[in-house]
Amino acid sequence: MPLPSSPASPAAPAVLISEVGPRDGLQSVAAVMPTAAKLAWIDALHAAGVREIEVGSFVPAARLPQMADVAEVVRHAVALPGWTVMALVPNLRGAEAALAAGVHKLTLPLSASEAHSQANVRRSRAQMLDELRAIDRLRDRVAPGVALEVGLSTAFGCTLQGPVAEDEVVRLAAAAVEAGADEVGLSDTTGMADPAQVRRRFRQVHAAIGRHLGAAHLHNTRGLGLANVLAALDAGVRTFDSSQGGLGGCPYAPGASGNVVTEDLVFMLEAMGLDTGIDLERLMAAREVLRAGLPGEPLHGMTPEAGLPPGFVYADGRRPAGVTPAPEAA
Ligand SMILES: CC(=O)SCCNC(=O)CCNC(=O)[C@H](O)C(C)(C)COP(=O)(O)OP(=O)(O)OC[C@H]1O[C@@H](n2cnc3c(N)ncnc32)[C@H](O)[C@@H]1OP(=O)(O)O
Ligand SMILES: CC(=O)CC(=O)O
Repeated sequence: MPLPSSPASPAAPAVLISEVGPRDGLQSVAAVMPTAAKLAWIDALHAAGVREIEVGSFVPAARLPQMADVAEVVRHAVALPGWTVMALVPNLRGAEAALAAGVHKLTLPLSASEAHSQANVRRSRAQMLDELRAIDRLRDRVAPGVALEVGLSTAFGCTLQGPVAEDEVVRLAAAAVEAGADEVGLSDTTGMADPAQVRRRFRQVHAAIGRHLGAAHLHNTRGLGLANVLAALDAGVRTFDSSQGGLGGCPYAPGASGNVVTEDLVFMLEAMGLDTGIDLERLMAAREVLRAGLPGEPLHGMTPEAGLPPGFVYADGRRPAGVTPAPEAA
């Protein structure tokens, strides 16, 4: 799909930002955010116009105590209208609990690298495909309206295994669709991707699975997060995972660090004329709610530091309430 030629283009395609902070962000910080603080943050993200959110993961609390309250968090989030609430599940047991809590969408991590699969879920990739088939059968039986996503972790390289072959990524994406995934996204778990690789890999996977192509989940470990977003946009991707304050990182992938910063991503896309539906000033307010819930935790992002530039206009033509129009527009 071509990008719009001007920021004001009325034909600007919608880009879906999938906020993963409450899951990917909170799994990566040592502190356990109190449930009330999580709910306040989620409410603030909803008020900012976020349309898809990953609110947690159904994993053993002994592994990730940050996620021990996930069922309560899901129940709260699904009561808010107009957005898709998703949760990560590593197995059938997690899927059963997530569906019982009322999620709209499940996401299963399937590692492209065998070494990361063993480190992350203590299962082989083949076993995870079996798990996916079992989750798909469960979903069909008890909640056929629930979407099932697979995120292909380490799709651009792995700090445990090293390079990950493109053919292997394409093979696993196709196998995941065959096993029941509605969408397959590609994840740069340890921030090893470059834009040329991102463009090529998404195009290859798109050629193999067509409409099942899902999100780009890009970590900013080497500062290439936004450049990689542009490359993925170029390859036709229209859903991007990102995390408020850039929090994130897999605890079972050495060297993993934060995601693309939602605030910077929304600013970039809106400035390019790509409607995200997100209000940046309310997103900044949500950032303060996050900061209050995680005192002392550094939050990343350039746009929150610099503020919106004079004359900034959203893709849909709105002006931010607190921004002075540029001289020529005044
Ligand atoms: C790239 C990323 O960022 S992905 C997200 C980050 N990574 C993760 O969240 C890691 C997820 N991994 C895991 O949770 C684990 O590796 C598992 C559950 C998938 C597998 O671990 P194993 O130890 O092999 O699990 P196993 O099936 O043997 O069960 C161990 C215990 O956990 C319990 N358990 C298993 N799955 C779950 C679950 N989804 N939720 C709660 N408890 C569970 C079992 O009942 C068992 O409990 P018991 O000891 O009281 O009998
Ligand atoms: C599940 C994820 O968090 C995706 C990844 O970074 O591999």
